[in-house]
Amino acid sequence: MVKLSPSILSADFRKLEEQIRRVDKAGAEFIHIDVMDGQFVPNISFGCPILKAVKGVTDKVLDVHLMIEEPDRFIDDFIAAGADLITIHYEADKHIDRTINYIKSNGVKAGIALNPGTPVSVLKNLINIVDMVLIMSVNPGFGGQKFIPYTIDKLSELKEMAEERNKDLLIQVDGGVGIDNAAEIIEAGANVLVAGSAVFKDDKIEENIAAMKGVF
Ligand SMILES: O=C(CO)[C@H](O)[C@H](O)COP(=O)(O)O
Ligand SMILES: [Fe+2]
Repeated sequence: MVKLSPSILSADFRKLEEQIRRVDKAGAEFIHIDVMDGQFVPNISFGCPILKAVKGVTDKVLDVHLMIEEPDRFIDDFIAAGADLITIHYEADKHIDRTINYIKSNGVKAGIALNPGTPVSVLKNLINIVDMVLIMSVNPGFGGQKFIPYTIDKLSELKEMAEERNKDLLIQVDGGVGIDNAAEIIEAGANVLVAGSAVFKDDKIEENIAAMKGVF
């Protein structure tokens, strides 16, 4: 079954609680939390205090996408704040095996994210130790960017690798996802779709989620 993970990066922060409740009620399975440090990506978003606040209003899976350098420094903090699934970037951690195992040893699900330019082949020895792989379909740092078409091939390649080595793998895609390309993305292999602007657009959260789920 395909899951939807609305990214609160595109939410209206003046009414974050209301918008989280609406996303929850409209049937999103995960809530995607984009953490940016101004180092790994050229933007700063938010951190643990927002995660804690979101945890207080929903029981949905809190899907934390860490776009930060040396994420191992902050794993304890994000676990304490309520993360259910923590995804770190392959490009940001010299000791990714250690950090992934550390996350899992705390009973939290772990994922690896790949920037568009990082090949799927780097996962050869990691795919069977993670719960999720996130294929970035834009260069990370900002919401509202255009989907990069060649990342479709990366999804197919990852799906093939997962069929051999990790049948339960969650395959997440993030960046520029909307009703126009969701079908093709799912067909290629994704089973968790992140969507920011497509969900929060025009404050029509219910209609936008229904339209997206209509494609699944
Ligand atoms: O990780 C991200 C950006 O780095 C966001 O999750 C992503 O861009 C979602 O926004 P949109 O659906 O508007 O592209
Ligand atoms: Fe993200």
